[in-house]
Order: sequence, then structure tokens, then C-alpha cells
Amino acid sequence: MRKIIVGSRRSKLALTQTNWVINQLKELGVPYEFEIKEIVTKGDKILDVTLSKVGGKGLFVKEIEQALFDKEIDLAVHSMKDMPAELLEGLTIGCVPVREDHRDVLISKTGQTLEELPAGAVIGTSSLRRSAQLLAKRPDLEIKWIRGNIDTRLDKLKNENYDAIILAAAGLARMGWSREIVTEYLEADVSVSAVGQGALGIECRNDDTEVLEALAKLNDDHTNRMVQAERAFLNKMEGGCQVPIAGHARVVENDQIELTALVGSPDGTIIYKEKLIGTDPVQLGYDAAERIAASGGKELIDRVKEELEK
Ligand SMILES: NCc1[nH]cc(CCC(=O)O)c1CC(=O)O
Repeated sequence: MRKIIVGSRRSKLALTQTNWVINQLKELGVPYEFEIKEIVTKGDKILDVTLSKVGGKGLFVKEIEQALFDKEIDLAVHSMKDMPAELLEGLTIGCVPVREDHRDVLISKTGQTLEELPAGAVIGTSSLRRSAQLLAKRPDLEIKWIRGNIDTRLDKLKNENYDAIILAAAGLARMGWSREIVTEYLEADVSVSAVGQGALGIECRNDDTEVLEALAKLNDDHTNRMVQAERAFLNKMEGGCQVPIAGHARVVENDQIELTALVGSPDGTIIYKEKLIGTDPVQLGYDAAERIAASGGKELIDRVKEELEK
């Protein structure tokens, strides 16, 4: 029987996600053995710099892709939101399983909601997308960068000078922690989630038909279409660097997709936001990008990128 080697980062979240996928595949009756191989990526080693300054999204993924390409591993489970626009040659996303909660959450020390937090409260995040949207609502808050895995960030909230932090609901839910620690789930009027947030992408070699066949069973068509729309928007908008961009799609009546797309300045003073409905996910993403570009969003992004590269 073939043994599928599954590459995973060593964080609790990565291992939890990887084990979830392996269990799902087993339950679906996939006739293979699985073995996890842990991989320490550059993104896991560099913990003291803002993510956007050290290369953003590709960071966690590159070394895992290389291992796939070199056949050291056969499959890798990624958070879709960490996936760069372009995959390494010869690799493909074999499936996108059903999405977890896509929202951002606020976790505050005192249990105060975003509205209740006092002026000057210190909020931990290292995401320009989150800081832009928070400051747009509450310019009186102070953003302080925070890095590390979810467990590290929760420790920092407890032990360091933060009044609250923002995390993805999905990561917490997968670790089974949400109910007791989340202060507030942030809806799209406060924080539009990141492109791909809450969804997993399972990557493999594009000529590995056995693995591709197995993965197809775990695909969720709705999630796949939502993520396609969001990523089409991101790809058209961006071109590499990590900037304040958000995109969330959901499937509405008659299989139509509604996409909320947003671009902002890091200080939250400028926000461009569009909501569109369509049936072709990729076209919808491109249309959203075009609308936002037409209102000035493209110049804004180019300006932010220049700032980051300084
Ligand atoms: N930025 C890192 C990251 N990448 C994926 C998740 C988990 C949520 C998901 O699967 O989208 C997180 C943690 C977070 O943003 O709080």
C-alpha cells in the first residue's frame, strides 16, 4: 500500500489542520497510509519582524513547495490565506475542503468589545489589513505589532502590554478554543476577512493522479468558488507584497456569489470597499478589482507598497 508523506509546519495549528485532513481522507475511504513530516519554514524562524517586511505570504509556503517538488513529501495542507498567487511549477491545489468560520475575532483582556474599549487601548495585530480596518472605525486605538503562533499571541495578551488582540476565528475553532476566549466576532462592517481566510488548500504535484483522485473527494464546491473569487480579486489587485487588502465571498441564492472587496491605507484614513454579485467567480474577482482600481485603489496600493519597500 502506498504511504503518502504529508508535509506540515510544526505549529499546533498546522499540525491540527494536517491531522484533520488525514482523518477526513481516511473516513472517505482513501486506500493509503499517511505519515507526517514536519518542516520548519523561514516564516517560523523569523519572529521579530513585521511579516510584510520579510516577504509576506510566500514565506511559510516556499520551503514546503520545494519539498513537494523534490518528492520529499506528497501532500501539504496550507491555510489558503497564506498561499501566494502563483504556485511553484508542477504543483497544484488538489482540493479546497469546506470552509471554517471566515471572520476575524477580538479577544480583549477585560472582556470589553471593540466599541467598549477605551481610547488609547492597545490592540495587537501584525496585519495591515486588520489595522487599517480597525483604525477606520476607531482612530483613537493604538496598534502594536505582535508576532508568533496563535498560542504565543494569546500568551502575549496575558503577559504583555496589550488590551486586546485580533485573530482569525478559524484557527481558534480548529484548535477547539473559540467559545471560552472570544470576546467578539467581527462582521464585515468592521473587518472584512482576508482572502482565503478560514479555508484550507491542499497542495500536491499536478501529475500525482492517485493523490489528486483522493483529494477530489474532500473538495467543497461552494468553498472552492468563494476562494476563487477572492483570489482572483487579490491577484488582479496586488502582485506580491502584503498590503491592506481584504476579500470575502459567500454563495447566495441560485448559486450566485457575493464578493465584498476592500483596499485601505494602513492608518485607516482611506478605505475603498465594493460589494458585487455574479456567477463566474474569477470574473467577479476581476470586476471587483477593476471597480476598486477605478476609485483610486490601485494608486493607493502602489503607494503602500513603495512605503513598505523603503
Ligand atoms: N496569519 C497567519 C494565519 N494563517 C492562517 C491562520 C488561521 C486562520 C485561517 O485558516 O485562515 C492564521 C492565524 C490568524 O490570522 O489569526
